[in-house]
Amino acid sequence: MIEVKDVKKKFGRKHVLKGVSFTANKGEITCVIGINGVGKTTILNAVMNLTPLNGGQILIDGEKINKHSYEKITFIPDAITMMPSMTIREAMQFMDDFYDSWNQQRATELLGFFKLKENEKINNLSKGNRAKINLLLGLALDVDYLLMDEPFSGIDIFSREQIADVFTSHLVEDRGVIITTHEISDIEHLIDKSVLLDDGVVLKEFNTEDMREMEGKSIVDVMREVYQQ
Ligand SMILES: Nc1ncnc2c1ncn2[C@@H]1O[C@H](COP(=O)(O)OP(=O)(O)OP(=O)(O)O)[C@@H](O)[C@H]1O
Repeated sequence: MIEVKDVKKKFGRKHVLKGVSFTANKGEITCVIGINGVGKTTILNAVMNLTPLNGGQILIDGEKINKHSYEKITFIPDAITMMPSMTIREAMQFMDDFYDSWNQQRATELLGFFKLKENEKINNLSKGNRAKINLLLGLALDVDYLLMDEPFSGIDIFSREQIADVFTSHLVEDRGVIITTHEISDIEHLIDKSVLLDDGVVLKEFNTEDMREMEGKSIVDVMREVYQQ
């Protein structure tokens, strides 16, 4: 489990995170939801220990993040900034050389699933196909937790559906996934847990299915209630 506990982060005088707490479990997709600039990427950076905190702590399976944590967790940033000048094959080779946890079989499976060719240069791919490569490079690592920043942003409906299919397939299985979004409607069915963020705090954290079953509300219904107060 990833535990985000009372995390505070300032940039200069700006308090971006004012005490954010939530948990993300293995085997679930947790979605951090909020408008542009609310601090979603900052939270993912904090989980990865890529930005110093001004308070609070983050635990991964009960331990403070340390150099061994990177064997358990991967961050897939938004729009491909990784390895643009490489071909897909070179990028996969790079990952294989760099990470012990690289799973070539899964990478090949994903490549086939997305109908992409190894000799294509990442720079020349469309935005949607770059997003798929991002996903491939992350999912082919045998890690327990995967963080993805806006994996569906700017992606056409067909690519979205393909990416969504991967999330619900054996390729994700029992991993813990945290994704961020400011636009939930098309991906609502994928989300196990929602974390609604506003003005530096979590306004509400809930299990999506429980909410649907017990209160008859979708994530969008809850967002309307919470954000319009
Ligand atoms: N390195 C930095 N230096 C100064 N301010 C920063 C830095 N990184 C982020 N910020 C500010 O922190 C706030 C939160 O940024 P963040 O990127 O986490 O938001 P976000 O919710 O991911 O936004 P978006 O949906 O647009 O991706 C923004 O106001 C941003 O300008």
